[in-house]
Amino acid sequence: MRSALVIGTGLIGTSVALALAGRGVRVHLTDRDTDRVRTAASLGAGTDRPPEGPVDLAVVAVPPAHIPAAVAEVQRRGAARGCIDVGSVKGGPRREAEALGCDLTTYLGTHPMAGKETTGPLAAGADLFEGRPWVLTPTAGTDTEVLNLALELVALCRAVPVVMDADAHDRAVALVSHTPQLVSSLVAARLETADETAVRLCGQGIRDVTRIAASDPAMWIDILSANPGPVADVLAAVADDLAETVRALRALQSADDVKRTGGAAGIEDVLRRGNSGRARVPGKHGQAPAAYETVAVLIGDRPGELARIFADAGRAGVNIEDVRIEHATGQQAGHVQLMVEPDAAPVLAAALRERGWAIRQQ
Ligand SMILES: NC(=O)c1ccc[n+]([C@@H]2O[C@H](COP(=O)([O-])OP(=O)(O)OC[C@H]3O[C@@H](n4cnc5c(N)ncnc54)[C@H](O)[C@@H]3O)[C@@H](O)[C@H]2O)c1
Ligand SMILES: O=C(O)C(=O)C[C@]1(C(=O)O)C=C[C@@H](O)C=C1
Repeated sequence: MRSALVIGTGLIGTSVALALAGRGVRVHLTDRDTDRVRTAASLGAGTDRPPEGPVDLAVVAVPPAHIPAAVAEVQRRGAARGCIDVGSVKGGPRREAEALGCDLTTYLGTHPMAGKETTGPLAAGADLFEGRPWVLTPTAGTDTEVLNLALELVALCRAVPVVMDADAHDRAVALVSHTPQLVSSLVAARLETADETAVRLCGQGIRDVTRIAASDPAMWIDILSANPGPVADVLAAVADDLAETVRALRALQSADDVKRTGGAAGIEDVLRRGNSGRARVPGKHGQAPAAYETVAVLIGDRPGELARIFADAGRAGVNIEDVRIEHATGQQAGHVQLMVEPDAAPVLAAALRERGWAIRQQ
């Protein structure tokens, strides 16, 4: 691919553009908000000048409700040989594009399974998609050249292509993305009016569960409006489990031994099912989840601390597989949790202790 046109220079569009521009593709940028185009261009994502002729591939990276019209506009102007979108929902936008008279042979719906809770070009990064699944939804009628261009784009973004039917994709993301977003928001919403004394105790558990509750409501209203049925089906099943869990907890409050035993069994059931579900979540780069060991190190809240600890781990010859930071409430310090292969954990802990780091016993 020699040239591309990215329409919508927010988080996803700018990340795609950065990856393509970094690998030698000439990228043209456009957005209805010209400030965002200027920001993306200044980050090195491409040029704000329009292409002189048709580009190889147009990438529509606007909210789902605007995708069909944007695809129709690309085709009406003859702006590209092929056109893909990167929206989080695939069935509805495709049907709307068809209703608008779009040529479905040169348009292909796609979805990178990577993102962030923050939007806009400043949150973008060329490495956002590395090792992540990127869904493509071709049909028998999809032009082979356009499918190949889309596959090339996925490869340039170092993502992993996954071919799926559009409606099957929408049911899958209802389960693995859209319902988790709502459940995260529902848990975080309990904090809205909670007492400050409770909120001060927030630890890593609630931070993990509520990270995506910081997402942009406007974007998510758009996504959920395009996939309401499948999400409602999954959430209804969650609601059934919640009702059972509440019943089990009430039974645990009972003075009756038999009821308490039943309550404990109900809670154990949900926790064990959670363990099995969690064990199925793929690990880094889509591999099976790895059993890493954590080395927790106390760091000061000062510039350069993380760089120093990573450099010391590198000197010890240890590869850090994953990392998390746990901030200590009200203190200028926190714990950085370095996840490493089990064999490497004692080596890393010893090397870091030797260099003066305080290691927390797990
Ligand atoms: N945020 C994520 O985690 C994520 C992940 C994968 C896919 N997606 C999908 O990617 C798309 C973009 O999401 P984002 O997170 O980059 O959002 P964003 O808000 O960061 O960017 C969207 C951009 O589109 C522009 N825009 C809106 N309507 C337009 C139009 N009609 N013409 C031109 N520009 C227009 C906006 O000005 C904005 O700059 C959405 O379809 C979303 O469903 C998002
Ligand atoms: O990790 C995040 O913050 C995301 O929001 C990413 C996420 C997801 O649910 O996995 C969100 C929506 C997108 O359509 C794709 C990716």
